[in-house]
Amino acid sequence: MSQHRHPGAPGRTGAVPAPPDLPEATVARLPEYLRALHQLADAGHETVSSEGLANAAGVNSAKLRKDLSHLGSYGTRGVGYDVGLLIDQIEFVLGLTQRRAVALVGVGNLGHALAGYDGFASRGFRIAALLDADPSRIGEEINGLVVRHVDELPRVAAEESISIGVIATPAPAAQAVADQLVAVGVTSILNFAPCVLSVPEGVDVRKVDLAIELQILSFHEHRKASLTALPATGGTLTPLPGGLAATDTQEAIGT
Ligand SMILES: NC(=O)c1ccc[n+]([C@@H]2O[C@H](COP(=O)([O-])OP(=O)(O)OC[C@H]3O[C@@H](n4cnc5c(N)ncnc54)[C@H](O)[C@@H]3O)[C@@H](O)[C@H]2O)c1
Repeated sequence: MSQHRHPGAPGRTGAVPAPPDLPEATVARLPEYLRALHQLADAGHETVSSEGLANAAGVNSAKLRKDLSHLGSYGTRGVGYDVGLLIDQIEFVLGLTQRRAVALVGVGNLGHALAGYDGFASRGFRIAALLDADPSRIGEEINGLVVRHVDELPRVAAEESISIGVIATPAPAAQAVADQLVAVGVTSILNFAPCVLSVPEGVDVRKVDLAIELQILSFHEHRKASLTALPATGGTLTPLPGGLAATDTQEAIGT
């Protein structure tokens, strides 16, 4: 079956229809496909097989075909997917056909690194405002943008049509900052502070916490170490905190 543009995908003219509703796991993989497709396009590839794209994106090819079928994209037997067309389709579904303006609140160590990162621009985002509460940071210029006081958020949001807020403040300040972002109409927030935010319905929050990723890797390291130490036959008792015990052939956590 031929690959075709999703019925909702934008043509060059006419009204822009709504993108399809997709499983959250598919949405999370689409940016990986897009990154891989851009690399293929940069390398001069016009088509790619599902196996080739799956390898480049680091996923299983059956999953990739299923994900892309949600977009109405099936590839052409013996040819594969049209790289340029698939880029258009995924960018449409992810809402990347317009460059979104981002306000970054909290311009400390992490905020500086984020503000100086060029990768956002190449992936469809424009850091449009840098805001902080510390008077000593106001007026500093980073990557051509001047840090403004967070009290200016209402004016900045209106001037720049901010659609996404990034919070890089200490955790105790994060809820108040989220409330300020919501009050000026921001409905998508990326939170780097290690805390849970409470937001009204209709506001999407995504949290990034590298410490959690490290803790998950730590769990796997712990498991690998205990499996390497496994005796040839039978299982030894491994003491768990709280006086529990598990054989090391069992799950140490979650059984
Ligand atoms: N998600 C991750 O993987 C990750 C990694 C590193 C740091 N962090 C978190 O990111 C946050 C920032 O870390 P950092 O090292 O940059 O801290 P930092 O202290 O260097 O910077 C925080 C900045 O927030 C500003 N700020 C404080 N209250 C504010 C408010 N109400 N409005 C606006 N600005 C305000 C401060 O003036 C400061 O400039 C912390 O919550 C930290 O735990 C997360």
